[in-house]
Amino acid sequence: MTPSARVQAAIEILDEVIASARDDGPPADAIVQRYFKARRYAGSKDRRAVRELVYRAIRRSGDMPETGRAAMLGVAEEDEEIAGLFDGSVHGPAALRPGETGTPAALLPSWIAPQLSTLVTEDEWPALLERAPLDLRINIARRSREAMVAEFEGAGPTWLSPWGLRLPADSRVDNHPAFAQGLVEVQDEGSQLIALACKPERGAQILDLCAGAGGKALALAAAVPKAAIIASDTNRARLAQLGPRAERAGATIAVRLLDGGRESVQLAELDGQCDVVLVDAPCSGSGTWRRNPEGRWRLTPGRLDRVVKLQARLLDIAAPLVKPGGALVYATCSLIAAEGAEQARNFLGRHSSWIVQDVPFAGGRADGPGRLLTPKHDATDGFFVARFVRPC
Ligand SMILES: C[S@@+](CC[C@H](N)C(=O)[O-])C[C@H]1O[C@@H](n2cnc3c(N)ncnc32)[C@H](O)[C@@H]1O
Repeated sequence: MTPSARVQAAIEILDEVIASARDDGPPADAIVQRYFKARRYAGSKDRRAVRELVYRAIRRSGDMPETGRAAMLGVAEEDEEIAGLFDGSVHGPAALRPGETGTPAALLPSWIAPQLSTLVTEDEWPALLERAPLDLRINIARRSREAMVAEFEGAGPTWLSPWGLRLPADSRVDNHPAFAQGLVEVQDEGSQLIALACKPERGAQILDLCAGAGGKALALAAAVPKAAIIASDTNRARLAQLGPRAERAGATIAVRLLDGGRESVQLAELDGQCDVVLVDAPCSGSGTWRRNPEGRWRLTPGRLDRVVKLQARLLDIAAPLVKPGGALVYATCSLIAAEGAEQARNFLGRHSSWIVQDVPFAGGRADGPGRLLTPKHDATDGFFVARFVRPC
């Protein structure tokens, strides 16, 4: 591909990414892959260069661009070399029209800044979009971290999680045999810390209410193989991924598919029975924008409002399931106050006898009744986590 053709390819992909963000379609990564699957003539250098252009344009556009061309023109306004590639050549983008301008540069959507936790000051914003490292969680039920570190080139232990290894961004490890053998999982260090916040103990009854594909349930099972872990979710497809993952890891996890609206009825036999209930709630995902920066374009005030209400409902579903003296752990991969400290304060307003307990790991900063991890301060994805203990 010529350099101009690469720019045109990036524009076409960006158009699809924008449409997908509007229609709640697949993520940018999947769109890039699909694009090249249909264009086998593009070599690996072309793919890498186009992908680079696409993500550069996404990262610098806080608000959703009108078109892929406007997004790329924004890049061109900052880079003369790219500007020169808008040359009207056969496979390249049309030449710049008089008065045509690109999407303005911004780190965050304009309406988001006032919504963030006060800890996420402006000097923290660039880190929200910087390339993330690749973190692995070792299945410590089977191997020690020390034994696994030599298996991955460039790996070092994570600082805060005792189960993690950190590799440089863009490391390719998917074909490593340790995955098929269930010895490691890809999991951000922040996510590992949420499992740690559950303080899993031998013999405990643990419910992971919003288990998804089971990332945290698997971390809990690896930490305490003798715990009785139940993973529930309303999403059949996500929950279906847990079975094979658990089998690979040699973990025993019971799975419960829930109907939205009937969760309390379906979980009634767990009333007052759980040592720990983890509510890893659906959220804006604002703490993970460094991994999927186009997530900024998917979030709207209406969507945020809906998810905040769902979080409150899930907390109220979870509370009666906790046994006296047991704990409810609430987590979101979000940096937005309404999904973090405010949500936690509102929970305490409705359940005033519950006691706040600090989470058992270093790192993060106190944020209302919980702790906030941020990419700049902790070098993890952004997470809010709070631990509430039910009075005896
Ligand atoms: C942040 S994700 C969970 C990620 C997962 N814990 C992990 O570590 O991979 C939130 C999950 O909540 C689920 N969810 C949404 N509404 C729910 C409900 N009413 N009851 C239970 N789970 C729900 C979503 O399907 C989604 O999988």
